[in-house]
Amino acid sequence: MNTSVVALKGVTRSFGGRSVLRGVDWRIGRGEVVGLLGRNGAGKSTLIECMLGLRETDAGIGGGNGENSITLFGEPAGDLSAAARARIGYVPQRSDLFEWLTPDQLLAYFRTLYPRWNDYKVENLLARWGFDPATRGQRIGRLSAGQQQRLSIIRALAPEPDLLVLDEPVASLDPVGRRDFLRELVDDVIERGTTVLFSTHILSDLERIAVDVAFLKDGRIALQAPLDELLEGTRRVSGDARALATLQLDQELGRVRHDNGAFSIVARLSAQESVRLLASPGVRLDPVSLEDLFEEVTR
Ligand SMILES: Nc1ncnc2c1ncn2[C@@H]1O[C@H](COP(=O)(O)OP(=O)(O)OP(=O)(O)O)[C@@H](O)[C@H]1O
Repeated sequence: MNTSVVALKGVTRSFGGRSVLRGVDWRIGRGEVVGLLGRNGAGKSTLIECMLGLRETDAGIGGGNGENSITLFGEPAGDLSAAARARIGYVPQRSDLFEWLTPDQLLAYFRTLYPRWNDYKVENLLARWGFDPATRGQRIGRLSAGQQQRLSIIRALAPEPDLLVLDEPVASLDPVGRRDFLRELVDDVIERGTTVLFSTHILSDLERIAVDVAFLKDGRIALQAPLDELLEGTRRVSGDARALATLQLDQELGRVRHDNGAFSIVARLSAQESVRLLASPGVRLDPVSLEDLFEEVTR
């Protein structure tokens, strides 16, 4: 059975009368790796922070009860046990490291707070990610944004969390750093069955790892599916304008009217629909990229 590590029901959050989350229903199962996508300001950070009980929802910390609820490992997010808390690793969008400490001091401090701490992993990552003795002894406030982000990731991975939540973890990383990070993430998932949720704007990274993608749009999870399945089953349908104008597809994701009056429709197609469309004169089916999908779903 695939038990939910994260479960949200009817989660809402407004700022000054403006609704950002509008009743988010969402489940993330054990061992799933989910990339959370959405345009700037869609509410990804708000959703992540509400989910972790770090920010109030309209119903309070942890989403309230009954109709509006958030649970992590089956416990209410607003009232998590210390044991459940220790199972969660979080890398926020903005560095929350104590800037006056050195990396070594910071890691030594956090080591005391967790029941589990993988020293081998920490040393290995520090060495691989460019933390030489001088860098390890320097004040964190003086490190570059990318070095701070790497340290934040190492700190989150060290206690071997069962749920890892990362808010744009690679935004400040160079391409090599991003690749190393993704490799580490994949290894962790394979070795330990870690459940991972991360938000990102770098779509090419998602295409390199087997993930589910979830799109946040208009305050709800508009679509979630395994990325390969989504790309495999989605097509841009174009061609004869009259034929397409009246075309009804079960899972239309977006429809664009071009300057010349022609249409193109992006839709998830069943096998029967594909066969039917391919047999229609003047209709073309083309594959779409994740970028196309992002544009259509979040339009
Ligand atoms: N404390 C706050 N007060 C008022 N509005 C806020 C506050 N925090 C967030 N918002 C608003 O909520 C919306 C969602 O913000 P959020 O940071 O969650 O988006 P995001 O999807 O993470 O964006 P990005 O991709 O740019 O990081 C934005 O319009 C933002 O201005």
